[in-house]
Amino acid sequence: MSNQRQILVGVLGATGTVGQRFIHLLSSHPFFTLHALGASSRSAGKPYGAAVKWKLPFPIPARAKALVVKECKAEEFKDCGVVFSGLDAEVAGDIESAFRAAELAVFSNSKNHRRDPVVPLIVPLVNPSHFSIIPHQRSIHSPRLQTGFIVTNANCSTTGLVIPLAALEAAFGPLESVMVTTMQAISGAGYPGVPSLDIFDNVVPHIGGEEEKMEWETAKILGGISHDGTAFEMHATNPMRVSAACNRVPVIEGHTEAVSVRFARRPPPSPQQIREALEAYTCEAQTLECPSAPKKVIYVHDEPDRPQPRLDRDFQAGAGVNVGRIRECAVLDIKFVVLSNNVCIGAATSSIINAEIAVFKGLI
Ligand SMILES: NC(=O)C1=CN([C@@H]2O[C@H](COP(=O)(O)OP(=O)(O)OC[C@H]3O[C@@H](n4cnc5c(N)ncnc54)[C@H](OP(=O)(O)O)[C@@H]3O)[C@@H](O)[C@H]2O)C=CC1
Ligand SMILES: N[C@@H](CC(=O)OP(=O)(O)O)C(=O)O
Repeated sequence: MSNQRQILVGVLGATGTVGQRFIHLLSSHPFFTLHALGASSRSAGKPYGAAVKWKLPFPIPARAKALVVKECKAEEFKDCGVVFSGLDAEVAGDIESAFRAAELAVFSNSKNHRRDPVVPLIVPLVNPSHFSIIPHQRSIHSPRLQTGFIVTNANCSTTGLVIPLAALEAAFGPLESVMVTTMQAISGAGYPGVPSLDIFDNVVPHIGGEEEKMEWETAKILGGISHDGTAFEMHATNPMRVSAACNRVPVIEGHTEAVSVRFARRPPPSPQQIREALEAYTCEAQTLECPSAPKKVIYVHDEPDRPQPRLDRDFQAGAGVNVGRIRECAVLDIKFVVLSNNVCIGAATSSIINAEIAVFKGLI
């Protein structure tokens, strides 16, 4: 890795919640060098330090502070080998398409392209094999130089869910049913997000579109890709049924999910076997020695009252997931709790690991 060439990177939506996390993480990256920042016309033309309402408990990195924020136009980012996007979904779709058409490699956090049949939806600790669709995507959308593409990462709640599900399927075969109830942090709604008078002393049992995203995205991520690398195959155990119930809770960062699963295989694995499989799970991002991959993908807690967002969301800089309370379920087979950092592995960290994988696979 020490021989890895430096790659200039841009961040779209650099002033937002996810954008700020990108700036922080990229400021100390071993081979991605912050080069260009983009946001709305409200911010464009100002030095980043003046445009951003910085909300992280670290200083604004010096390199970013002085960069002048640009409009999100591809020509402003033409020197970037990688462009990360934390754009508002209202505008992300068209801007990201324009960047790809300009032959740029885009790693997006937004929902807009996740269902596109030639765009991979990659949770880097789960399905980097889906990168093999990129030559096909390039043949359609980047025919001139074959350098442009879009890779998306998942909805933050989907990300926390699919990591343990992938570990369980790898060890015990297909899952038949998944029931998940989320307790999602306020930061998931961006800044300024949910009004304080709506969320203090309260739980809001609705997050628009979130349940549908969790149910659909899980099947794409845990599915496969055709042998010729031109189509995704949705997960199809009968098919696997996923039911999500999503709630906003007064936590600043870290999505907690109560998960119950039923396996196709009978008899199902025991809680102890589940614990061992989750602990043992490793992934390709680790084998490739991606610098932002967690040392441990899934940390299993044995204390009866963990994981908790305030205590566990920053473990491994928020790059892995925490699981606890593994036990039998009287309705399905097994139930457990998962906690993932929605802004890190749920967003910016996933994009960065995806880009590291793309570099190591020779796609950039
Ligand atoms: N927050 C989270 O935990 C997660 C968020 N996501 C997704 O990531 C994306 C960003 O989310 P988040 O950071 O929370 O959102 P924020 O609302 O905090 O930030 C949005 C960003 O988009 C920019 N923007 C808004 N309008 C325009 C425009 N017309 N042209 C160019 N830039 C514009 C804003 O710039 P300006 O400051 O100039 O207005 C800002 O930089 C969203 O698609 C979201 O769904 C995904 C997973 C988790
Ligand atoms: N909707 C998520 C965050 C998010 O932005 O999701 P998506 O990228 O799928 O729109 C939350 O509120 O916690």
